[in-house]
Amino acid sequence: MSDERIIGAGATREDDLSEAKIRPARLADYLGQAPVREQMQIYIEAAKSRTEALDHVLIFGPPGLGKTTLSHVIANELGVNLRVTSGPVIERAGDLAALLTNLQPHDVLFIDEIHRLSPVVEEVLYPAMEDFQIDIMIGEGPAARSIKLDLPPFTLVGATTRAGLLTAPLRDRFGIVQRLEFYEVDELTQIVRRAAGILGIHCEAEGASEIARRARGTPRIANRLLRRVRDYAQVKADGHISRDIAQAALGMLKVDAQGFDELDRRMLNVIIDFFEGGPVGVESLAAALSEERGTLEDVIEPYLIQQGFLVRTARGRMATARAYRHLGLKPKAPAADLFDAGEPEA
Ligand SMILES: Nc1ncnc2c1ncn2[C@@H]1O[C@H](COP(=O)(O)OP(=O)(O)OP(=O)(O)O)[C@@H](O)[C@H]1O
Ligand SMILES: [Mg+2]
Repeated sequence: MSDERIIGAGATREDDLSEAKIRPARLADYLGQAPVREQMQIYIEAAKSRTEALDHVLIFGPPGLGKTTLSHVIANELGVNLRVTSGPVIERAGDLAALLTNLQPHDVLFIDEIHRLSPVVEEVLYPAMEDFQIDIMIGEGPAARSIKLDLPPFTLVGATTRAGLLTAPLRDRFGIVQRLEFYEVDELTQIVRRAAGILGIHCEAEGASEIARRARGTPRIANRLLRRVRDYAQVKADGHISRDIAQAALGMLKVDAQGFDELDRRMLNVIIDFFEGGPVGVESLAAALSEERGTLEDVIEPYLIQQGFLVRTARGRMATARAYRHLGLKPKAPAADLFDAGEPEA
């Protein structure tokens, strides 16, 4: 399924192992995302000069765009410890209390997949974020009483793939909200060249941009394609990544010039063949593709939409004229190109 895709945006075990080396640690190495970088630089500098904890930060964006990386960068730039956890891991209120009471002043607590916190745990988080206090229960039964504990001032960094999944009270408690966007090809080219440098891979500028073009705007995918192209270059050539080598390797991986793989092409084909170009509801589409609705919404569709191959209308998904052309088909008469603003992002 989607995790096995060479261009899947989710992290594989191999990604995790090799990313430890290439994951940027400082803002200066966090390439692209210019508005995010500029703002964070100011907020971090201001917090440091006031010797205060940085305001809580919510980072959202599709998988592999650099949410976890940014949380590391923030802690490094602040010069504080980073504690890492994730929504589903914190099962009980006590787990969160233990994490919070062990923080040093100004530390960063990173909660990944923060939309998956249980409601009880979320309740504990509100006063912690707002007043640096938690209420904990001591004892049981009629003798139970709650006591207030002061916490050191800290920064909560929360990450989620979709901001719409967060409850409003939680979202409102973040003073800084950053949305990560898909990267431009020249930004990804820089990212590939930087990673190649760290990994000791000889990669020409044109080879790097060929990889970047097919990486779906996503650094994690760019780095993964780089590793596969390196394998190819090592076996089929002298290890040197030129444009020709990159193209040949990516062709072998069945990643096309748009960065689409079989699954993307299948999705577009299904919309066009089975549903006459749409509109088709997401459930019917998921069923026809034997994929889960969530996979479709979070993994496959965002990039197709961002690239203008698919539109989301009130009545469902539609293939655009661009999608027809990409598959070598003749676009359907006008309706297919009608751009509908679509539903606001969930
Ligand atoms: N701005 C960037 N500059 C350079 N490399 C980056 C940048 N952002 C991400 N990367 C690279 O991409 C990899 C994946 O990023 P990261 O793990 O931060 O994504 P994520 O948004 O947390 O994904 P997920 O939603 O799956 O948790 C990192 O290990 C890093 O090597
Ligand atoms: Mg992450």
